[in-house]
Amino acid sequence: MFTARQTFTSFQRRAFSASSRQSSKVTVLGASGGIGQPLSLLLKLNPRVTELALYDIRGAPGVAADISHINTNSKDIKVTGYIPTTEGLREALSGTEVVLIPAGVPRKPGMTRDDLFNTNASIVRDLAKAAADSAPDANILVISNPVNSTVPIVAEIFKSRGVYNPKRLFGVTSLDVVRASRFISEVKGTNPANENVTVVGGHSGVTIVPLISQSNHPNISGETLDKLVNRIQFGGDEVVKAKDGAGSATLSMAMAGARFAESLLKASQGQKGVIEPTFVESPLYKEKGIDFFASRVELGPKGVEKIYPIGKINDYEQKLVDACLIDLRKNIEKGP
Ligand SMILES: NC(=O)C1=CN([C@@H]2O[C@H](COP(=O)(O)OP(=O)(O)OC[C@H]3O[C@@H](n4cnc5c(N)ncnc54)[C@H](O)[C@@H]3O)[C@@H](O)[C@H]2O)C=CC1
Ligand SMILES: O=C([O-])CC(=O)C(=O)O
Repeated sequence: MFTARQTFTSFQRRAFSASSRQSSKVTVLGASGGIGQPLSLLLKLNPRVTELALYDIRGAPGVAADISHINTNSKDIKVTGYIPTTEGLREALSGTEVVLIPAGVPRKPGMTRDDLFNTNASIVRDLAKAAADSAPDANILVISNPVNSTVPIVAEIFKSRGVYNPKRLFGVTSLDVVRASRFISEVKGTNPANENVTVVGGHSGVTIVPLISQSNHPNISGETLDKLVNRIQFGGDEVVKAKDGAGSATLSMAMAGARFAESLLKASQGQKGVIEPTFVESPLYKEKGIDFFASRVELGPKGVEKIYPIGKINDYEQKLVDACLIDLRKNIEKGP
């Protein structure tokens, strides 16, 4: 058993060796928010991150000052909070490898993610313009909802500026995968660390399609299956209801976002076989006019390396996919 001190020391050793290998600037847009703060904290703990640029319309320098006192990777890492000016945003983005965007308003009880469109679409659009100008080659990770629409918005902005690279644009759907593994482990009484459930489609309600037949427990059926699938699809609502007007998932989302960023950095630093489900421009349902779809994606130094097909699914899951595609098409078309 490690003591806290021993664990920390080995963590710092890893930090040093990772940072001596590669320098990776990561930028968080919306860094002072419910997701932004814990996400920035987790990124500061990540030895692969050697520069952390925090931007928000309020409070980013304070968050940066606070986080910068954490003595991880302290030899090399720079943490900077930028004030909300054009110049501040440009500097936050300049030379960055990964841009995480959790800027925008969260849901309140009774709202759908789509109800956030009017406010968040313009926030994401403006930030995407800045990213296209100052970080055209970065990996862009969109967290702001509705993800099914905000990702196509970013794509259009990058296209309009002639810098769109579909391999570098990701809607972050990792929280659905995190929830699926947690919820299935609760049903089966297992360790969630050993449960890996593929979730495909999009990121809202019925567009979230967990493929339980491909999990360790393909025989879950009947009411147990219905309840499990429903809980994964509407896990976000569970948190919105419990927070009772104070927002939506922030801490679990920070963990899921940090995990995705870590996967991208691992892949960009040469690790092979890094696979994450994520919402990307995808060939899987293009013939049905659906340009973006989440499925398992292998990541590499150039971003998307390989998009896996959804694989063998049963009739129950085919019905879920059919329902998903109807809503997903509308969400994507609404975007740009
Ligand atoms: N993809 C996913 O799985 C999830 C997505 N979300 C979404 O993430 C978004 C953020 O959620 P929270 O952090 O809880 O909200 P929050 O309100 O706590 O934080 C949002 C932050 O964005 C900042 N902001 C607003 N406009 C900005 C701009 N133009 N530039 C830079 N920063 C700006 C705000 O000042 C605030 O600090 C919401 O849209 C929410 O629905 C939430 C959970 C999961
Ligand atoms: O439910 C929400 O509005 C936030 C979100 O996307 C999630 O928790 O999955």
